[in-house]
Parts: sequence; C-alpha cells; structure tokens
Amino acid sequence: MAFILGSGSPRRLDLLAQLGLTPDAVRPPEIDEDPRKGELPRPYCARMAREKVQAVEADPEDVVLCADTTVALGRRILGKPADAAEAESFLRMMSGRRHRVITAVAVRRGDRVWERDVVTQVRMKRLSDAEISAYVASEDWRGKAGGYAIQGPAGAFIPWINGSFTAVVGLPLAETATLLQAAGLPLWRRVA
Ligand SMILES: Cc1cn([C@H]2C[C@H](O)[C@@H](COP(=O)(O)OP(=O)(O)OP(=O)(O)O)O2)c(=O)[nH]c1=O
Repeated sequence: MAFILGSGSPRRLDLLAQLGLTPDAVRPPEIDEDPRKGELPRPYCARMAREKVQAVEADPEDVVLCADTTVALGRRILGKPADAAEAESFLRMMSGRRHRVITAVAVRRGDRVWERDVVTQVRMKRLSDAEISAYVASEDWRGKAGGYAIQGPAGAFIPWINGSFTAVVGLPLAETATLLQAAGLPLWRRVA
C-alpha cells in the first residue's frame, strides 16, 4: 500500500508532515476547475475534491488524498486570482466583511471514497489602500483561493475566525486524520 498525495500544494505537504506523514508519491491531478453555471460554493468545492481524487492514478490498494479550498463571499466563488488586478478586487470585496473558506477533503482506496468538508467563517478587517497595495505587491496572493493566505502577511488582516485554521490553510488536520484512518492508513504509530 502506498500513500499518494494528489496535490501540487506545498501547504498540503507541510500540513501532512504535521501528522507525521510523508507521501510515497505526489501526483497533482489535472481537472477542469471552472464552476458550473449557478453552482454554489460548498457543492462546487466538494465536487472539486471528488473529481481530483478520481483523476489520480493509483493501484487498488493505494490510499489517495486530495483536497480543494474555495473562498465564498455569499453565493459567489472567489477562485485563484488571475492577476494583480483581480487579487486587488477580491481584497476590496472582502475588506471589512466576513467570508467563508470551505475545504473539502476526499480520500480514495480502490473504488471506495471517504469525504468531508469543513466550513470556516473568516472576518477580514477593513483594509486601507496602503495595506491592499503592499499586499498585492508582495505576490503572496498568487496560487491562493480568494487571493490571500492566512499563514502569510495577510494573517495581519484576519482578527477572527470561527472554524478550523488548518482548513483555511488547505487541509483540516482533524478531519483528514479521521478519513485516512477510515481508509486503513496507519496513523499514530509509536516510534519504538
Ligand atoms: C484561503 C487560503 C488559501 N490557501 C491556498 C490553499 C490551496 O493551495 C489554494 C487553493 O487552491 P486549491 O485548488 O484548493 O489547491 P491547489 O491548486 O493549490 O493544489 P491542488 O489542486 O493540486 O491540490 O489556496 C492558503 O494557502 N491560505 C489561505 O488562507
């Protein structure tokens, strides 16, 4: 049995290391991440994780883990900004408001799939023009859903969350550990 991480996200690799896990292979899946017309953020996020886990090649005994993190402002999905202008517009939309960060996790072994999603409410303080332009110039928003990363300088913009910090970063550790154990991956092995 091999443990395969189906993700190109360095954050997910780091978070797994927190559980003492090093994947035997890393195979980022290639899927179409465009939301369907009228698709709501939570079902979209769950569908992404499910499609990712189905797209990763693995032997029937292997355990495959994939996840998707989606930022939702009301019914709107804020994906990864295409450029600095879009990153700035996302920050202006979230400034002084609450949004939700949804992370869906899917684990597959053969034909069986175990899945969970975790919704975290996040409040962003009201941002000044200077804060927005400095953050956009930092490039830290690149490759991040919603155009910010709570674990980086944008942590200074987040006075309050209700939910799971690790889920906002990309992988809810408590739920991930439970899913991996359900799929038969040994965790919490004692070092002799
Ligand atoms: C909101 C937020 C997102 N993110 C990141 C986590 C994810 O890497 C990314 C959301 O994009 P995802 O599509 O979930 O993941 P990915 O494209 O980086 O990697 P893969 O599909 O191969 O697994 O945003 C943070 O690092 N910090 C945050 O605070």
